[in-house]
Amino acid sequence: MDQTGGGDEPTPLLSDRVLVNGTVTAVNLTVDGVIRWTEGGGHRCLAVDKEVLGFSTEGSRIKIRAVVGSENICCVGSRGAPVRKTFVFEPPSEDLLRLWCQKLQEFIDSLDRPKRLFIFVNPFGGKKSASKIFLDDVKPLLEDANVEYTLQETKHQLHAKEVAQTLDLSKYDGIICVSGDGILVEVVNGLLQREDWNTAIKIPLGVVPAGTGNGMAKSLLDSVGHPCTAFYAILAIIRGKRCSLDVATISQGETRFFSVLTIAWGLVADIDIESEKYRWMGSARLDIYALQRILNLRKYNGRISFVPAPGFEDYGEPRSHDEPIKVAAPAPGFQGSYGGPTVELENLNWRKMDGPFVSVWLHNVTWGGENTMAAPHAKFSDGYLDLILMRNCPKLALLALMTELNKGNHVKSPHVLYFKVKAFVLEPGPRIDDATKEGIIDVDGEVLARGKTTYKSDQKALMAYDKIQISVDQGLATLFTPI
Ligand SMILES: Nc1ncnc2c1ncn2[C@@H]1O[C@H](COP(=O)(O)OP(=O)(O)OP(=O)(O)O)[C@@H](O)[C@H]1O
Repeated sequence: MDQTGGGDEPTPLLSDRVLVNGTVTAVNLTVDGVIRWTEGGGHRCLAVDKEVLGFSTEGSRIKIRAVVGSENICCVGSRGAPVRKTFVFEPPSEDLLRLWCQKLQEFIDSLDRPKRLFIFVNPFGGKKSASKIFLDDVKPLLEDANVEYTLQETKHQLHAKEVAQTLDLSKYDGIICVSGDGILVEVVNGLLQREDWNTAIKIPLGVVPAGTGNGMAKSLLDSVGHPCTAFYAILAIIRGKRCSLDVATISQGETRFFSVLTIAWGLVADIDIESEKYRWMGSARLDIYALQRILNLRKYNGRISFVPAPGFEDYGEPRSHDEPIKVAAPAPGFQGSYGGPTVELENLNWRKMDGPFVSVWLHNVTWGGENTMAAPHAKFSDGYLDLILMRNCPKLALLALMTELNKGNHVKSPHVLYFKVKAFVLEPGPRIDDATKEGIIDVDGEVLARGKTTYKSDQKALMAYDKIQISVDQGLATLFTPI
């Protein structure tokens, strides 16, 4: 074995003459985890952290399973859609085979990648394709990476929440949702309603887009310029990088709900929830119903109060000290589990705005769905929610704004206020044209509260159409991220 390094090249851990795809050539594994060799007259390399998923031995050969750019098969950073590829190396002796395996394994282990995952698949989410996505895109890569997993198909609404509440987390390095955002939100709520919520919520969570609303997967993948596909999502999970995620606690009396994406009241909530009656139209339902809602624009009375982030203190007007903000103690069911961030809300710099409002929209991450860049400046763990607020807007301008949603340009409109808040109180009122008609509060794509005469107002919701308080816990949860 040759151990010489040259010039500025990183120090080799191993350097041998190895049979690669049928030709004997010099192969190096350097301390930075790059395998380099020459093949067909060209220099080739494989970065273990970015490209190698796993390896196995077969007789005297090592099969390295990787994902590499399609145009320039084995160069780090090569362009083109990535493809799975196996590289076959045959060291000249059994001892060297063992040594190569040992060094490769040591490098992969140093990356702290997940080895055992718990995976939810929602067979009824989105276009009902999650099971196929799992089999076609997720399973092969997990096998390439030697990741063990336990699969759980969700059988009913809130099933994922129930499982997350009781799962033995010591057996897993992460929980993955092959679904839309709904299952992820259930998992977060389940974890935070455990007695050991403090450690449970730190388990890394991953999302593989397979629903109608894939806002979290899109936000993560778009942050590095990757398309929102199951392939890129599971690749990021296997590579095992983590980031923190803010969690918002929504409180009403003793009731709590934990949100990681979005809270909407007014136009956006009405479009999101009421358009369900046009589900048969497919994804066009949102655009068609949005048009209908804009042409018959509703405005709601109400009040919002908020604690602005630094730099946004001029928005709204001061809230007087004789209207203090108080948070009730969590319900007995929450005793021992998470009840929300421990901040003294009373002592913060509260400001307020009175309605009427067209739309009140809070966002934790950039994308609300694959085509909706709701909050272009949102950060996963800045400790704030982005508020996108519209009090009034001519209908034509609003129609034009809707076409800007996929680029995030709506926040530049003079009709939109866009700023960050640390805490928020919503006091929703009735429509200005008819005080007997109220609205919907939509949290992460589900109805949190329904007012009188709204769509499906006979169905029960978690909270009443009344005052709700929202506060943000910075970086409480953890996500697998491609960054
Ligand atoms: N077996 C099931 N039958 C019916 N509903 C289910 C089942 N499993 C999960 N659900 C519910 O499906 C909802 C949607 O889940 P998911 O996150 O996959 O997709 P989504 O994009 O949020 O929503 P959708 O695609 O339904 O519009 C969740 O609220 C979940 O409780």
